[in-house]
Amino acid sequence: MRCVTIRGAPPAAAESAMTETSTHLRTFVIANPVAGAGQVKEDWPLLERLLRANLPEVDFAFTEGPAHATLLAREALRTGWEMVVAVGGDGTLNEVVNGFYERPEPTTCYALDDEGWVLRRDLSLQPINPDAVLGLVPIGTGGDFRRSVGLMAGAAEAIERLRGRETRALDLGQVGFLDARGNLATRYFVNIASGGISGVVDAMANSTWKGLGGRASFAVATMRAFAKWKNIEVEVRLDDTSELRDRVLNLSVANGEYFGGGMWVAPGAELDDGRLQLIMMGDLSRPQALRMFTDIYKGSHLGHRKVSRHRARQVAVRLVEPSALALVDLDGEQPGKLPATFNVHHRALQFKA
Ligand SMILES: Nc1ncnc2c1ncn2[C@@H]1O[C@H](COP(=O)(O)OP(=O)(O)OP(=O)(O)O)[C@@H](O)[C@H]1O
Repeated sequence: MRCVTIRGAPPAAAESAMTETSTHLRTFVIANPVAGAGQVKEDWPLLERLLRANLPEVDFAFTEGPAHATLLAREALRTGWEMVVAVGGDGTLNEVVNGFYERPEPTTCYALDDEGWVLRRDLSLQPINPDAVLGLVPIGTGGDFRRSVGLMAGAAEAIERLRGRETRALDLGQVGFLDARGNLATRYFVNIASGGISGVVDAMANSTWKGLGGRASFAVATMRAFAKWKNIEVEVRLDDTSELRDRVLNLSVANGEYFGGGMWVAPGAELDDGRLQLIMMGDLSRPQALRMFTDIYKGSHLGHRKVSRHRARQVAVRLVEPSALALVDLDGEQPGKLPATFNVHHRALQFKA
């Protein structure tokens, strides 16, 4: 497998070969060979055949490591490709989505104040091509985003959908947070961002072999994370209008409904309502948290008195003890830590549904 140098998209005149009713978009596919514990690489000959059969103007590149998909997506859109398709899991999708925009400057978007709040400044989006369309062929271990968009039937069906007419406008999340060195950072997300034990779970799941499959890999990682986790005290501001203070196991800021390999953490979260759902899992003891672990798969954790749900366009989270460490998790990746502020760009992303 090799990385393809991105050539510009074929000129639009090439479309004259197609029927007038065709909605075909010139498509660039970015595949992560290691996603799904190597399944993308294994299945590539079949995937390539299906992609070529369904998409007359298509080219490919394989990622060579973390963050490469973002660079590939940016380059593809700059050179005229109209649709960019991620082949992989939620991490690959997140990286591709980040490549739909010019790299945001963290200190233009957010500022950190003396009390440890990340304040919103200028969040104007700079899309590389405002008409560009995002596609997904979900082959990941966890594969949580595909559950929210109903792409459960497998790669062949997902590829067929790429040639359809329908696109769906999805909300895009953005978060300002601190990177590992304590500097302000910002990144976009499409599914779920969270802070607390989930960051530890993901760090553990990603650092070990995922060949057990999504649910089992995340379950094992969750058990390991519990062994070293201590709940953190946080203050939360919702839309700058209400403030909450609690000791928490985890906070999830959800655009989609699922995370952690099928946990239904945010039932009813909508991908296009312009709001984020905040699920606060309060000061649960370890036995309570372990019992709740099975409830989350059914969505019944919301009935627990220490779990609360809120909706807002902006969710700001500050650590009461600044020395506490709570990793931030974005679409299954851990780019940094709390404090953080989460925002939503209403229907900013065109997704081939
Ligand atoms: N060529 C590569 N070699 C190693 N890692 C890569 C490569 N390309 C991308 N990555 C990294 O692989 C990681 C996992 O990708 P992804 O999340 O898509 O798959 P997954 O973990 O199997 O699925 P899911 O997130 O749905 O559980 C990402 O963090 C990405 O940065």
